[in-house]
Amino acid sequence: MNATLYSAAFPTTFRSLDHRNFSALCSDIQNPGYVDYHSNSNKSTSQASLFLRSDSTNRSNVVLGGALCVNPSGRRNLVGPASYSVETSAYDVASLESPSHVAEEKVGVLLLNLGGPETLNDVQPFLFNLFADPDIIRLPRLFRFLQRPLAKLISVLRSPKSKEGYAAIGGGSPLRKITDDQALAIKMALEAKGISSNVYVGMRYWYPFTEEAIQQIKRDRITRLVVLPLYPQFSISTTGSSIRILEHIFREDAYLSKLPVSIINSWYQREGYIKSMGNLIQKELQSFSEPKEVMIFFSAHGVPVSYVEDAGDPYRDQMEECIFLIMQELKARGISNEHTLAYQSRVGPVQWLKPYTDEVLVELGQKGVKSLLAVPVSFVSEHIETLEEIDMEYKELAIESGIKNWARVPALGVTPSFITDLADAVIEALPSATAMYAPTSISEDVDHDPVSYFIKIFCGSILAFILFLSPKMIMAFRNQVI
Ligand SMILES: C=CC1=C(C)c2cc3[nH]c(cc4nc(cc5[nH]c(cc1n2)c(C)c5CCC(=O)O)C(CCC(=O)O)=C4C)c(C)c3C=C
Ligand SMILES: [Fe+2]
Repeated sequence: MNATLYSAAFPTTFRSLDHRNFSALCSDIQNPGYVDYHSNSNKSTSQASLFLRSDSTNRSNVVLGGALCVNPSGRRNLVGPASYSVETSAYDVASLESPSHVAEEKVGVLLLNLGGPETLNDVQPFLFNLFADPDIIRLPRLFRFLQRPLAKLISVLRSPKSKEGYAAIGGGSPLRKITDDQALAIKMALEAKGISSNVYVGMRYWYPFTEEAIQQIKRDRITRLVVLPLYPQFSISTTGSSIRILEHIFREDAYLSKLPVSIINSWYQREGYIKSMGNLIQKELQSFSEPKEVMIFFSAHGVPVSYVEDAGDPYRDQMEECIFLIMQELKARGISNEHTLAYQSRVGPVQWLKPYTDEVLVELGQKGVKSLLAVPVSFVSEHIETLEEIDMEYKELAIESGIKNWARVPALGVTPSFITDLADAVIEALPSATAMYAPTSISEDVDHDPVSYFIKIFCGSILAFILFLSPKMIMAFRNQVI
């Protein structure tokens, strides 16, 4: 390890100090890696963290760490020895001058992703895990006891269609391999920035499961963890679901509940990500004979409308802002092509975010659009939705609809500028890691009254039978393209 992180907490009376002048106060310190300041209204303290990188060329002269203490008179003190160590618990003002509890730091980064079946035999159990997630099929309370039987039913109904898709891309999802590659690339990018870390992969619905990754984090005695979901935008159904699992596991465990954790909920607005997307689009536009005539077609994975409109999922807003930022970046490079956003991969009988990708493609063809560049925008790796749904199904539909020239931007994968930016996101998140202790939105649906429990089960079963076994429902899960 060749980096040091110190944190200091001080009372809110110091709050007039903002991020900029806090950073300025640090300016005479050698080789600062990252300086973070934030106030915590709940705890009536403000947190200041100074993260210093080592300099491999001149190690002996480099200040490796320090916490900056600022007192009301504006005097500043750099606290802490230059050593490979970290203070993980916040100081109170009295102890700021002498850090006594310095322990060895082991940084962990947990990458969260969806996971995918590796063989065709995995498809149905993978789908079962997915549909058994209450963040994917959000049943009303009365029906919650039906989550698993329903997941079984839907997974069996859907698996022939899904298997076809996975068979078309080689018999399984490439997501595990790509995520492992991304993990290694992030580890190396952090190493290059002077931070030694263990990077873990935790999948939500297939191996390696998030639970396994957390067990490994425990075994490795990680002392500070950054959680980085590999979804640029937040959705209840993706990042939200994975974090719910994390919170559940962490709350139950003595070691994990005290582990300082920093969760990066979304990162679609990061400059490095936007620029990397801009690079991919700019490059791919050059493959057309008339680049200026090409419609840039952003295709995002959809979610049911009720997530956004009833449950407050910020996914659509973040997606729209993300597209705006990418287009701004392109404009700054003199690229002002027309663009549009549509949502793909809907499944089941409910309304999903509109407009739907398949419908928009047909409309664009009818309107006379001849050249189209598809840009998958909700994932950063190739998988069934890009390789099969976009490259095969949507391409075919577009050509049938009159679009003559078609290309797709590849997923970011391990693009160096993107990986470097994720490493920076991790570094920026490190100082604000705190123990995950707050109760979560997980409601423990334990029904203590046996009579009301029986009535619920009885009424729920009848309603469910009528609803879920209707032919319309079965067709919706079986036939729609995800
Ligand atoms: C931002 C990304 C994603 C959102 C939002 C999302 C929501 C969501 N997905 C389903 C149902 C399925 N998704 C499936 C595959 C799949 N989904 C995502 C990403 C998001 N899902 C990815 C990256 C993948 C591919 C994984 C892989 O195997 O490579 C599938 C399985 C595929 C199939 O059957 O064709 C289903 C089913 C719902 C219901 C939902 C929101 C509620
Ligand atoms: Fe999905």
